[in-house]
Amino acid sequence: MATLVLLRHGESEWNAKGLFTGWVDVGLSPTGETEARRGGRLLLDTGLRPDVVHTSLLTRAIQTANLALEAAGLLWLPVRRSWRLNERHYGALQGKNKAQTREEFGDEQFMLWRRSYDVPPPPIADDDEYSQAADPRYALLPPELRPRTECLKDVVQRMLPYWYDSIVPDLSAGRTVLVVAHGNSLRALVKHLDGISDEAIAKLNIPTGIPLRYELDENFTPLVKGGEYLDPEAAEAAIQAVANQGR
Ligand SMILES: O=C(O)[C@@H](CO)OP(=O)(O)O
Repeated sequence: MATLVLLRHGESEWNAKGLFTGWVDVGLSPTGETEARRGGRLLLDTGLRPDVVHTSLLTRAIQTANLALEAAGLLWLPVRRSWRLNERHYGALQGKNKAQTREEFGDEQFMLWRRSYDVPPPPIADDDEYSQAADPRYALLPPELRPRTECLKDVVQRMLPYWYDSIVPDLSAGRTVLVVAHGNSLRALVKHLDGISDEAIAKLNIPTGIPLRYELDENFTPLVKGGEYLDPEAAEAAIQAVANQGR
């Protein structure tokens, strides 16, 4: 049996403003910092002690991991980072207001872009102010791997190699693993773990800053489908808030 803990970063500055974020590297809002510390305290109070941490390359996930680990007295833990855990690249929607986008394009198109499994938003232009074409953290990535937009299916495809090559070996070695990532990269991982269909995943939302614990069997299948949030009541309210964004 292995223990996996998933943590979505705390509220970001752009979550607070209602903007599509994707790969744009915004920091945590003051609320997000508080959420991250609460996430760390929940780990401590539950007696859950990760042995290793994996984060994306984005500041909001890195800050969340640092604040949570500090609150749990675990800043010394080894941490590995990968672009494969990044948020879904939101293409030309990056930097756009969610409510305005919904008004301009209608509910159906808005939900297709936001939650359909295989419809990506239009690609972002390299000279767009919110493009990552010149971002040095991706400079060594082969050009064909650097997205200009992604749907959730694309995220599953680029996230799974990291799951199999980096996270599963840690779990196999008996380590409790903490993954600090993003709404849509974690939806991709949960879809894989729980075997959620392409249709049903549209309804799944992940709240910010609340650890989600999975106990996995020897095939890395969850013993409890959906895992268990360390604060289920807070998670329920926050999940609704994510679902209602743009309304
Ligand atoms: O803007 C984003 O990058 C994501 C996560 O904050 O938003 P959504 O929940 O709409 O996919």
